[in-house]
Amino acid sequence: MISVQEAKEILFKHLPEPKIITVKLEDAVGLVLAEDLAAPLDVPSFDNSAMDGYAFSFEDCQNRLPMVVKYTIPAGTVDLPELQSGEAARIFTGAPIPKGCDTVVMQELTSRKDDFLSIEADTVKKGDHIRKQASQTSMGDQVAQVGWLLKPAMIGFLAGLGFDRVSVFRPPNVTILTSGKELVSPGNPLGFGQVYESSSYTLKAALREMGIPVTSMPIVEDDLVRIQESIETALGNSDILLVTGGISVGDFDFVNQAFKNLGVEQLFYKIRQKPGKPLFAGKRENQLVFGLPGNPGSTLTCFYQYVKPSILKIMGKEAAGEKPQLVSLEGDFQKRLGLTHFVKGLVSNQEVKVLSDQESYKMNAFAQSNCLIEFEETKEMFVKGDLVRVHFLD
Ligand SMILES: Nc1nc2c(c(=O)[nH]1)N[C@H]1C(S)=C(S)[C@@H](COP(=O)(O)OP(=O)(O)OC[C@H]3O[C@@H](n4cnc5c(N)ncnc54)[C@H](O)[C@@H]3O)O[C@H]1N2
Ligand code: MOO
Repeated sequence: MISVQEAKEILFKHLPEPKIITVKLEDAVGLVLAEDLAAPLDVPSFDNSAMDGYAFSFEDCQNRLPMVVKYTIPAGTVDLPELQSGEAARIFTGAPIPKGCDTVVMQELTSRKDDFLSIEADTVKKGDHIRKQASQTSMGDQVAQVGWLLKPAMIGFLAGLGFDRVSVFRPPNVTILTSGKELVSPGNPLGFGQVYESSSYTLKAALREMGIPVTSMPIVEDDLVRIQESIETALGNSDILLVTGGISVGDFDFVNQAFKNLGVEQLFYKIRQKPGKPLFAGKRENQLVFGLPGNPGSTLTCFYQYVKPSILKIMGKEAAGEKPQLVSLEGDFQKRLGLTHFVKGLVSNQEVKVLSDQESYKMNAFAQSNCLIEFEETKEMFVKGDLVRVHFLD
């Protein structure tokens, strides 16, 4: 068996190559840019008014009051007049500044009688309320770089520069295959000896939260031929396959054998960790395959520790990967030497508490937790106040 650290090193060394696609800008939120972008134009692309008011020459306002309001210039005006000395133009926010004007006054600071405009000259400074061409961005400026996460403000910024498509790292397609004769989908009656299938719900939810396209296969019973057929079908159209259950050593655990028969190259099988000891990771060509241990708590722990960071890396979200934080432990905790323990915890008031009900068949503590605490392999006893590694789940 290998350590958590070794497993992660092996896995991250064998991740499929990221794929680059071009998407509509409106579909790019949450994705990572795969290209550097330079501004194709100045923004603003013309001098324009920041206020509803009047445009004029500052010098006239000092010497030639009242001025004559000769033109009206709404936003979107194309044919602009050229103002002569003593003339002003009614202008609105976003409208281009006509020739002969260098200043805008907001209408609240003016008085108007017929076409004559009066301004208190000392309320105005030269250049007021003019948004100059290129005052945000100049043509040719580098505005975004490979690796940047496209958040809503960045999407709007790029739209404002005229981009309608961008190149991004493609999110991998993930397929979930649940195995186990005892499993019944929620919504159906439960017979004796049966359990509701919950892990596909957990995994699908976690993947959807990440914006990953997910397909769920029908539950497959514990039969080598059936499992093999289902895995083969699932591999047909996925970049990452998650099989849950059937990966341990029981007489009805066929997933490992099925992987072998289908030519999946094993990266590792079994890790010195609890829960999730029988985790399997493998590759077939450019596809990544996980055999997630069936206990629902193990499945989700392995997802958070191994699958999610892999997906983030494939999507170019390197920086968003694994970053545990050190938090003070609220009480003592004892564990077995020789295994890393991932423990459901709750961080509040700068402390982390170990929740009860840690067994991997239970989901009640997981449902209440906001983090996994990683207690290292080489230590047995942790005491109140120790700084421990916390992986937040949000
Ligand atoms: N002799 C040994 N037995 C077991 C070992 C071991 O090392 N030696 N490891 C144990 C550990 S740890 C785990 S974890 C489990 C993993 O077993 P499998 O991956 O083969 O999973 P199953 O046997 O199919 O199921 C385990 C358990 O989880 C329930 N389950 C499975 N899938 C789902 C699902 N989609 N939704 C809800 N519940 C699910 C299933 O009913 C079983 O109760 O092996 C231990 N045994
Ligand atoms: O490791 Mo198993 O995942 O303990 O239940």
